[in-house]
Amino acid sequence: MPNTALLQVDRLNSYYSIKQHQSMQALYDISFSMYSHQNLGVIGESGSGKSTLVKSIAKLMPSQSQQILFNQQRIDHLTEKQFKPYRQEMQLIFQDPHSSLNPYITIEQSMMEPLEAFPRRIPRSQWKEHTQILLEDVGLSSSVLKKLPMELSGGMAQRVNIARSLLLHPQLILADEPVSALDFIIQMQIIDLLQTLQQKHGVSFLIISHNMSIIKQLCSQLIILYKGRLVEYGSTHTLMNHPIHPYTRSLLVASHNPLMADATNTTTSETFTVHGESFTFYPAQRNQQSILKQVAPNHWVTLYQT
Ligand SMILES: Nc1ncnc2c1ncn2[C@@H]1O[C@H](COP(=O)(O)OP(=O)(O)OP(=O)(O)O)[C@@H](O)[C@H]1O
Repeated sequence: MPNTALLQVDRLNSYYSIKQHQSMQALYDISFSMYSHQNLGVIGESGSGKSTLVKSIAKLMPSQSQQILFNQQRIDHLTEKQFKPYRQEMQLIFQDPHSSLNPYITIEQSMMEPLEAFPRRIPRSQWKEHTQILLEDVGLSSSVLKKLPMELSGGMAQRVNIARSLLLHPQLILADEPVSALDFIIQMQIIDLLQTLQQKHGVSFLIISHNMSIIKQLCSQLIILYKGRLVEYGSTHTLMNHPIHPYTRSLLVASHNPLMADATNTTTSETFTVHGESFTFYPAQRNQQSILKQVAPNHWVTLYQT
């Protein structure tokens, strides 16, 4: 594994204001690193904090952390203005392909928006050619440029979003359920496309998904979130084949057998052993004190001391 992280998140805590003077904590002490040319998957049930994680990293919501480093530069304490240069390096793709595109402007106008926001990133004389090459890369002809988003299928609109996310040569793309709104066949095509684009453009993806097989295909590293906590993190292969945390194990059971989807809704505590030491997982408690412990070279697990 390379030594310097593309993204390093240390003890990230995120909150939503729910009423005046009242907030709800959505993420607790999340720590992880991801490296260039590597994809990181984030998996967890609904409400576990996956989207909050992406929004917090991209500074779309306020959060607190010990530090967040992007290419070894601290980005957590930056103002919106100071953070602007990093927005070109860190692009977002969302679940609903059409909601990311302004319905009233053509695809060409949508594609120009990022270039106009960062006009010095790509020489203006190359904008047209650059856009056309990227559309080709995602399997679209330049005839889509004159269309409105409503004239495109979900798969085509998501291809436009992917091309758009690559316009500024970002290093990191944060993709929040990028294929879950699409039909199965289109999902497979988009996943293949992401793989090809990663190789061609050298970009890294942080991908949120409910789907283990998508993560398995695309991501070498994996984070498992549960109720706002990172419960297990490390190599996808290790987590899928030798999970330690009871929640990871129940998630894997549920992913292999849809009839066992309730397996992740456990409310009883469970004791498990790491290197001969006994720990208990309390599924019902959000505020349980815990530590993230490294159990192998590329494997961390959140432990609750019994
Ligand atoms: N705008 C908001 N205001 C208040 N609470 C919120 C808001 N958005 C999310 N939450 C809460 O924060 C927690 C984490 O939500 P988040 O959307 O990050 O989960 P998720 O894992 O992405 O879920 P899903 O898979 O359903 O998208 C949940 O308890 C959710 O109810």
